[in-house]
Amino acid sequence: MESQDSSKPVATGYSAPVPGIVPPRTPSEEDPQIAPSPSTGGEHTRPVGWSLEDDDYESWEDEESDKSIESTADGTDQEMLDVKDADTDDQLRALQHCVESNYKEFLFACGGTVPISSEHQEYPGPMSKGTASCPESASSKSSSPTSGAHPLVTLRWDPKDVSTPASQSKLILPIEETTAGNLKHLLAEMKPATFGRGGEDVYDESYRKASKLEPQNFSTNFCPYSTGIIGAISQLLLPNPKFADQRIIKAELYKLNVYTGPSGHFRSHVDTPRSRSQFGSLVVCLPVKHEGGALEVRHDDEVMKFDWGSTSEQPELQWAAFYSDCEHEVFPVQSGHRITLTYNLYATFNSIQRSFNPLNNAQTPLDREIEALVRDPTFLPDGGYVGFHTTHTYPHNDSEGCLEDTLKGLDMVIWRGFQRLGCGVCLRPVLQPTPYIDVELPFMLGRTFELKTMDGEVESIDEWDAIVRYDWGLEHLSVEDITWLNKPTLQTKKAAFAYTVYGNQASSCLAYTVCAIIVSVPKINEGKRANLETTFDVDVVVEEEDWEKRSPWD
Ligand SMILES: O=C(O)CCC(=O)C(=O)O
Ligand SMILES: [Fe+2]
Repeated sequence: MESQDSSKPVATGYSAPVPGIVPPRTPSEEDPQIAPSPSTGGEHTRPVGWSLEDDDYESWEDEESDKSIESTADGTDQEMLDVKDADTDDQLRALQHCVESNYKEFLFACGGTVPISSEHQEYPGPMSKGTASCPESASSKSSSPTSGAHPLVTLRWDPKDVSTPASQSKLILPIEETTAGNLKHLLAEMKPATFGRGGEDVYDESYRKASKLEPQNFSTNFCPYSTGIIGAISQLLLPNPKFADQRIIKAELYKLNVYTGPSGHFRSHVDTPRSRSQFGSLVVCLPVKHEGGALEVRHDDEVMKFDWGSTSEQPELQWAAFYSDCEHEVFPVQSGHRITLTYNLYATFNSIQRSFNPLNNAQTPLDREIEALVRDPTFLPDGGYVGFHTTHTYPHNDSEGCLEDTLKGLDMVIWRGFQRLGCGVCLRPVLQPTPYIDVELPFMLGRTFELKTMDGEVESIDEWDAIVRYDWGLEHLSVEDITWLNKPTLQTKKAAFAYTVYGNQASSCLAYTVCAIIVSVPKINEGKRANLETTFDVDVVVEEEDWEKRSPWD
């Protein structure tokens, strides 16, 4: 199918707006291409490009609904991409190459250390005053600046036997003589750590051998905000584009875990999303001697390893954070106790104060390539669709799709790169054929993110056909109507209904799905891309309560 066939959908320019499309704002005087959002407090404006709503396709819906799986089931998706490559111009090829060369440029995990001082003292944090609130450790009382080291770490827990003296339900780390004997009390209070397998919480030591305490049963003076860890993660894993609402991280304490030698471990899994806004996980290793137990995090064919077993002279807290859809595992602990605090990381917004990112991160080579392509009048002169297969999967539930505010790494750069130029952007699920069907099928684009087949395995083509056509709903656009910037690299274990096969918790209502970013490129009008000035719409004000809906804790 040719993308410029008149019966196919094309993105219309602003001169011929389609229903539901928000008109552009006038360009700012400072920068005619990139208009900043207003800085009025109390209200949030959303950056909007054009949205790809059903209305966009009404005229050809009938034709599409006749489309059967068989009509595209010839395994030519690969070929189609190659043919497109041959047809497209240099500018497109340059962007495709740039996208490819950027795959490895983006972090999917990061980590570091925080030194521990040998004294009990107040911790002023990495800056002279705490920059983020944290009830226990970021005290506002004045304290003399230290070298930036964390004070001795205290850990207290609820004993089952309420008559246990408080002095026996406490550890001071690195382990001090006064509390050393309490380690065995802690271990006695721990419960077996389960994990999610096929929708159920199970305890199976061959997959995970560890113990846990729930956050309501312990407390600590360690705070990931005041140590600067959350700030570092924010810069590395959740960077903000200029002029967008600034994403910030909410870290939620999840568990205290102990992996004990000689065999404590956790095999390969992804972290079960607790909310659509969860993007990452943080593990903090407390200063307790152990050997082995390295954490390995993988994304595509890249691997990052965090080995906290080797003992350093200087006591320290060691941490790692990663996108929680990345597979990871804890290798066996050989000896000692590997004691960790784990946190779920959510993307949320700074509701108290609007802040602007001073970084102009639209200056990367990739941004420039995107801009060159969109400005090229020979590229999709009548408008059309550009697609990008995301490099990560995203959580959704059975009624709401993935949140673009949680886009990771390269995915966010592509989204923002087109959106800031006035193109419409949307996230669509990519329906990958189930591995249980013996026939090779191409992938397809879905419209919604339903979880109808969470508990089943799709074994026949008829079943698959019924699910994607009637339950899920195929996107009106076919993959062949789209000029793709990359080929899909992500595979899910269970068709497109990528629920967590091995997770750290069972979940029946949230799943990760492979997505595609679909970009609607406006047509060329009088030599210029129509509506190119559109960047942020100032008329659409999203009320505070709409943001609340997105928060991870409702
Ligand atoms: O302890 C670690 O390094 C990772 C633990 C983990 O993957 C989990 O709790 O889900
Ligand atoms: Fe995990």
